Amino acid sequence: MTGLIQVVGGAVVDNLAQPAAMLVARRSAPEHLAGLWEFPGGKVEPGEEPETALVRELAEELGIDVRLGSELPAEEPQGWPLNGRASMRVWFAEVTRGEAMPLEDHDELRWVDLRNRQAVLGLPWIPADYPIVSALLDSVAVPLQEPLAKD
Ligand SMILES: Nc1nc2c([nH]c(=O)n2[C@H]2C[C@H](O)[C@@H](COP(=O)(O)OP(=O)(O)OP(=O)(O)O)O2)c(=O)[nH]1
Repeated sequence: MTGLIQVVGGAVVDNLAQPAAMLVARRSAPEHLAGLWEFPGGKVEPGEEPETALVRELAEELGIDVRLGSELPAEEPQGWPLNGRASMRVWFAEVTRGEAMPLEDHDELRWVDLRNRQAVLGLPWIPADYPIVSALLDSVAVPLQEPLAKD
């Protein structure tokens, strides 16, 4: 048996202080993941720090430089379980240079409105991502709450 595969993902948001929109990416490969939405990112290389790996992956895949914010807390230090062999840690990130383009591994990018929970969860995500997306939406929900409509 080999060890755990450490994956890192970026929750790239419009504004770290008050996220209202997040950039999501649709995979173009491998075949069993093609067409599914994910957090852009990838595997940490041997000897690499996870945060360094995430900055590298976002530059390679999307052509952007980012500033990382906080990590989306997971129950395990290795992050969110993806399958029996891999876990993913997810950090919020904000673009500091460039405009995201689907340069590698993706055929579409989309900014989704974080206030529209149903639309975000309604995308066909990689199945393991649903609990992560759900926790992320919970974590940004409070400051985004609209004032209750008076009737
Ligand atoms: N990037 C990313 N990978 C995810 C997510 N959810 C999920 O199950 N995965 C899985 C898919 C892959 O099996 C694995 C990440 O592999 P990857 O193909 O993105 O990694 P990489 O860019 O380093 O690619 P490679 O060098 O192995 O070709 O984690 C997610 O939200 N983002």
